Amino acid sequence: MGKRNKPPPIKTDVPTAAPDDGEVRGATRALLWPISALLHSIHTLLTTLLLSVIALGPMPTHIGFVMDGNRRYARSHGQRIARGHEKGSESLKRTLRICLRLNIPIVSVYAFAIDNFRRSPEEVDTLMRLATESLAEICREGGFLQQHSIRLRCIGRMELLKPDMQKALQEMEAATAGNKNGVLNVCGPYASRDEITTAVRDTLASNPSPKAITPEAVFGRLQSVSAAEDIAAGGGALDILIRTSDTKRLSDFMLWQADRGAQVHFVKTYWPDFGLTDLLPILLGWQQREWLRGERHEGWE
Ligand SMILES: CC(C)=CCC/C(C)=C/CC/C(C)=C/COP(=O)(O)OP(=O)(O)O
Repeated sequence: MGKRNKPPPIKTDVPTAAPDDGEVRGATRALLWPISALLHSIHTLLTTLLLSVIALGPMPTHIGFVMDGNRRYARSHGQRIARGHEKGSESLKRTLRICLRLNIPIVSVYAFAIDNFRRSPEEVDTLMRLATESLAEICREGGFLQQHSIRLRCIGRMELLKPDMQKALQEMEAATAGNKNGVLNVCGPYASRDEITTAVRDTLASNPSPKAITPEAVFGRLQSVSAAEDIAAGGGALDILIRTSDTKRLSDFMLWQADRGAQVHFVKTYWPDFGLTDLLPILLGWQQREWLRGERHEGWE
């Protein structure tokens, strides 16, 4: 029997070794990165366009936020409670930027209820620290309240805060006192019934006759209403009140201000996740109502 020749090796283009995970990841990234960057730019462009178009229509003068759900957000992500509040303060800055972009002149936020003093001392300290740090960041020279000429006002029982925090907040209020384009009311330690009771006392103190106690006189003395900016910009009543985290209560926040025609919205999103996607449909709905109102008025004239 003759010797069998070995078959020649088959030539193929298939690489002999499979690419490792790193190479696959690198190739995927090289392919997806430009697409992702393009989508990001398109998203930014569309958002800017959308905000500019919306800003052409009627805008609310005063929006209030009950920022609820920080702790549930933290629990649902397996994070510490403090992290939920940190994300909450980031969400506040994001939301304020949107309101500024839309030229909404007065924004009021429920930062700390008087009742919140019942929480653990550690949580109260975290909330106070975060509020002071976040507000200091936006009130400093070059911070966005200064850039956009927005005044900070602290509403509530300041005397219940630690002296160093009272001092820091007073300094921030003073630093922004000359700002004319709008107001950020940070409510805390706050309760609406407390604000109303104080306003009744102040009205009586200025005129002890029971006849002096009229709804107009007392409303005008509410701490969040009494500044000239509020009166010039619509009397301090809320146009829109938003509470996050699907809790359907007002929890003693601006009860009287909300009872003068405000649209009240309870949204499912936890406050740390709140953003444009939640705010836009609310603003568009408000604009629709304003357009309809305008039409009705035109019809009557
Ligand atoms: C002014 C400022 C910069 C504040 C920064 C921090 C911040 C957003 C405070 C809001 C405080 C608060 C009591 C939120 C409600 O969530 P929750 O703690 O009641 O959570 P839960 O509803 O899930 O229990």
